[in-house]
Amino acid sequence: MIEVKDLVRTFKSGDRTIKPVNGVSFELGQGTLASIVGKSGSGKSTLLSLLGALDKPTSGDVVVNGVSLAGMPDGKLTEYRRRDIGFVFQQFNLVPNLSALDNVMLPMEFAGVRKSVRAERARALLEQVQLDPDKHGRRINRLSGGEQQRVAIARALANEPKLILADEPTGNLDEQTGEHIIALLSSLSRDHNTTILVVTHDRTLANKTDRRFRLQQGKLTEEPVRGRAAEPAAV
Ligand SMILES: Nc1ncnc2c1ncn2[C@@H]1O[C@H](COP(=O)(O)OP(=O)(O)OP(=O)(O)O)[C@@H](O)[C@H]1O
Repeated sequence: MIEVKDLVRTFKSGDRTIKPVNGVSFELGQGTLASIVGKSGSGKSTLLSLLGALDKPTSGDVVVNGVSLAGMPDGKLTEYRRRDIGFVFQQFNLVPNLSALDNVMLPMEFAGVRKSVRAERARALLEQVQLDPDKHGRRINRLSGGEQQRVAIARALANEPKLILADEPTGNLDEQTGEHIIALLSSLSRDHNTTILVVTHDRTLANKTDRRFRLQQGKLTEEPVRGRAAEPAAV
């Protein structure tokens, strides 16, 4: 369960102050698949960074399973990021010189998972995102954008986080791979009770989430959705 309380993030831009997140409050129950939509520059990535403790709010708080991030010491915030959150962020790059398998094993190593368990679990995760087994040992910089995106999702799942934050998870993918990723996220939230929040411009994805929010002029509003059973929307 995640509770966002009157979150504000301002930036100085020359002598102007911009407020991409200006009093945002919402709650998400465990296992919810939710999306945030909004125009480019509306503050979606800023909001996601605040939820993942990659950035600190100007004011307000994020409470995850009853634990408040405001005032949490940096060491604890690092622990929160590593243990509780799976990131699928474009700027949160994979390590280009390591293999797909090594990239997925890395967060498990930080979390102290035994080596034999790491490799087995990483292989299973790469299978789940349907990366060709021939490519498990291939270096990241020799994989296509879509393949890298799948590795990033497998890596986000490595420590079985309670919350996954994904910035444009279908952004680089062809329609069919994108559909597969949507189905994967949907089954993760339903079967593993993982809360997933995606920022997306992909209408098919946004329409298939349980809840959809729009960020506009610093404020978040909820919009009705067709839900997971819906047919893909015409784009
Ligand atoms: N570190 C920063 N310093 C100053 N301004 C910033 C910073 N990060 C973001 N901004 C500004 O805040 C606003 C929101 O940016 P953000 O990246 O959150 O938008 P977005 O909705 O994710 O956009 P897109 O859909 O294009 O990815 C933009 O005007 C951006 O220039």
